Amino acid sequence: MAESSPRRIAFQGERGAYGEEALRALHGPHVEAVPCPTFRAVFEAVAEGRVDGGVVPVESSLGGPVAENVDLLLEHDVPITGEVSLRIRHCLVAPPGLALADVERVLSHPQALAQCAGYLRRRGIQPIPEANTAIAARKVAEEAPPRTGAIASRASAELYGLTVLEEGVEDSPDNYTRFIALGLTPPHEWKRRKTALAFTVQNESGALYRVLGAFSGRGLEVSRLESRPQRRAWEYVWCLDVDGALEDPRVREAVEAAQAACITLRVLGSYGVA
Ligand SMILES: O=C(O)C(=O)C[C@]1(C(=O)O)C=C[C@@H](O)C=C1
Repeated sequence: MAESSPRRIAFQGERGAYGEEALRALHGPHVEAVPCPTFRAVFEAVAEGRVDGGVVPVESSLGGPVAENVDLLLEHDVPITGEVSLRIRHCLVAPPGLALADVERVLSHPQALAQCAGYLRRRGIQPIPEANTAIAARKVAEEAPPRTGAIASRASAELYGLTVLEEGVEDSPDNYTRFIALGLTPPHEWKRRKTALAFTVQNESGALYRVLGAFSGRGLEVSRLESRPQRRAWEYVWCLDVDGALEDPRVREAVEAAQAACITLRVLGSYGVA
């Protein structure tokens, strides 16, 4: 029997990016990882069916929400189908020959720079934003700008022939990033399930309270509540994660009760957490 071609899963950046590691953690080794230049390109590739699925970061335990991806989720009609939390261990990397004491600036993704902000301040190293950690590593390797390193993964350093000057340069060992799967459901053994919602409420006293009450009144745990600006001033879209699958009657009833207290409510996904 002819072998079918592997499923194609998009991630932002280049080989060695944390997004690629998350993609492997969710989908395993037998899918084709498709690099995209931007997070928007990942969403568009999934929405237009050019790939089977995608993987993007949505929140860092140190740096906070990856707001761009929360907004892209609201903009596109692509379901969340899984989640994994990755321990992010950053390295200060540089072309061979550049000593740690001589590094004056580093390129990296803004989230990675935020996660290492204290370390960079202490060393007096200037952070320079780049589209992705792996792109930063490749640039430093190919262009060797003077006295410049990158904050990236050990995998990126190995791929692009860079020296790891210091490992574990994030400001806390409790540095995790939550990645979500879009489109194709990863074949994973899930630890638990959760449901992600986006909703809007009237600007009036008690509106948000009534939505939250639909969950707390049924003993359900809301693990995240975040607001994103709408295009009109001081009006928000609320993003809420609740523990439990939508097939669970308690969750379904809570979502229906919440809906009655909302102007709009959309289920972004009901999925497994690895
Ligand atoms: O730059 C990368 O390698 C990414 O995968 C992006 C990203 C992010 O956007 O949060 C992923 C994990 C880390 O938190 C740092 C950067």
